[in-house]
Amino acid sequence: MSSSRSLRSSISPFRSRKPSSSSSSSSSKRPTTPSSNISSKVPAPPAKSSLSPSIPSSDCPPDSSGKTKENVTVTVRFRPLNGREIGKGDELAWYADGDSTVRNENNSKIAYCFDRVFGPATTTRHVYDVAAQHVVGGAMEGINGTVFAYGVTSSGKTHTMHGEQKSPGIIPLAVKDVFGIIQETPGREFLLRVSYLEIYNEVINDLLDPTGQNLRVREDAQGTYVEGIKEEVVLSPAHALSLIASGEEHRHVGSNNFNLLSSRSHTIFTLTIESSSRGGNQGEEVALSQLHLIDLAGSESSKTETTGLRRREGSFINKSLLTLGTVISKLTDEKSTHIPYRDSKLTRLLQSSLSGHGRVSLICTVTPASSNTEETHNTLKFAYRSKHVEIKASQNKIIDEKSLIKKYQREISCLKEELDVLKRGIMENQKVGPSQDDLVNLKLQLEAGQVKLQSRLEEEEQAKAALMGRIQRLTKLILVSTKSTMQPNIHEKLGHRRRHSFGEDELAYLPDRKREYMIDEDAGSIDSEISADGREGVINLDELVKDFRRNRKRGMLGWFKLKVNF
Ligand SMILES: Nc1ncnc2c1ncn2[C@@H]1O[C@H](COP(=O)(O)OP(=O)(O)OP(=O)(O)O)[C@@H](O)[C@H]1O
Repeated sequence: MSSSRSLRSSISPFRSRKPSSSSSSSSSKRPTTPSSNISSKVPAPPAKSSLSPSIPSSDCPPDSSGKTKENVTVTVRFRPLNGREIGKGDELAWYADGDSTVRNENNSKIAYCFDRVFGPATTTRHVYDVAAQHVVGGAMEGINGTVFAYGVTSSGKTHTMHGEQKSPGIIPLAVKDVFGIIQETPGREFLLRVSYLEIYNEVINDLLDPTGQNLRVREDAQGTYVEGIKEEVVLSPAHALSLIASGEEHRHVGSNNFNLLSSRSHTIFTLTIESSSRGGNQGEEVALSQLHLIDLAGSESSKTETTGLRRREGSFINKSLLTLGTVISKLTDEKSTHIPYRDSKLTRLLQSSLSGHGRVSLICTVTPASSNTEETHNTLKFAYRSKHVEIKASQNKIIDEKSLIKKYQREISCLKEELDVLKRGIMENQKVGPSQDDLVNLKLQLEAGQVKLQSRLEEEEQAKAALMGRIQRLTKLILVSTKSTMQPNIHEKLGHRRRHSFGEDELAYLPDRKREYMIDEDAGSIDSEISADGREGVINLDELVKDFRRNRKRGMLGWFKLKVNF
């Protein structure tokens, strides 16, 4: 298929740094804000984020706000000029000036500083390491995390979040990393489940369950959630990626004037992670977090529209992105009293993340093309405002007496009692030695066909076996490292974690199939390492989580652990 996706990778006429002449000529001057034409449109940044149009970006002033609070991590990723842009004579309008500055080619005073700026030759793996790994690592420790890609249509959001087979995106890399962290954390056990949804024309659809259309957003003490969304327990990276692959088949995609495979909906892939210390007690704390990986649809101008349908989609996309921009602006304005989260499904679902609960990383994708100067400038302004949203990354723990785990503990202890009664019954039936009278009676009863002792024993043994089988199946859902538990904890290991390659079919759903490709030199797959013993039996996850779902959507690990602790 010929599409803009296949044109782009070989074309990269981009330079990552402006010639030294212009740089040195202005290095003595150091404006404190973007140039006047910008500062009139966007709030002037605080001095700590002042722009330095003429100095190397490594000199971007460090954040001096002290480390009591964090800010949203904001990065900008340039894509190369594509064939269409080159064909129509587009020039470079913006460029990465070093590691942290984006500068305008025609007016060097227009420049913005970010946590990091990635030039067009940067690999997605590198983007992941800088912009997403700390969010994923945090989520594995119980800190909620959100990574999202923002930018105009065809700027590279899907390329960044999903990627291609030869260059997997943030989502597959995060999924891989999560299983890598489990393997490197022998002292804990994990339970992972995923959901995948899209917001299309302001309607929420379940991408894992095509019957789940027009779902409603609800709110509870822990934040907003989507009622009735399907959640699947995942056992391996391949399993998680296969779910994404099937979800992608239901996502709304269409062509516009800029992108043959343009995303017409926002998608949110959520990984819910529960963990507790290995072999821990029933009353013990469970860490619970959600990692949201979001591929937004691109904002569109009238240049983009092709048909009435696309126009309608485009107006929903623009409206929700506008609301996102308004929410971000209000969050950074101390005088704001009302934040309009409810004005769009997107901001409603992101409410908890945007209001500062957990780590947030925003990756803004841009094209350097001169024909998109204004769009890129708008993205940069959005990115710049977002940088000032403050967040507080704290660990979630379920410790409350009223927590779901406690509730499940009570339920399970009832079940345990039932099993004890069953076991005692079996033992008594086996133990009781019949007396002479009993034997006579028994014989009579047997002859009369009234006593079915043997068959009762058999039934009880079967019931016990069924319970034990269920326990075994539940055990397999809990992921543990195959390593010895006498290992450093998660905090110590994250820095030097071994990386894993993707297996043969894992990335088959992504464009440009190249099955021989490995994301790095380490060719080992971790699938077989993670508690895969006896996985050959088919596990009916739906059935297993049914009674859990009947009660609540969180706290599943505690529930499973209790179930298997008979
Ligand atoms: N950093 C990059 N390096 C190489 N190619 C890229 C890069 N970013 C994007 N591309 C290519 O540009 C094209 C458009 O990218 P992509 O579909 O990711 O855009 P998008 O922002 O998701 O667009 P839309 O909002 O319309 O869905 C694709 O062919 C993609 O492969």
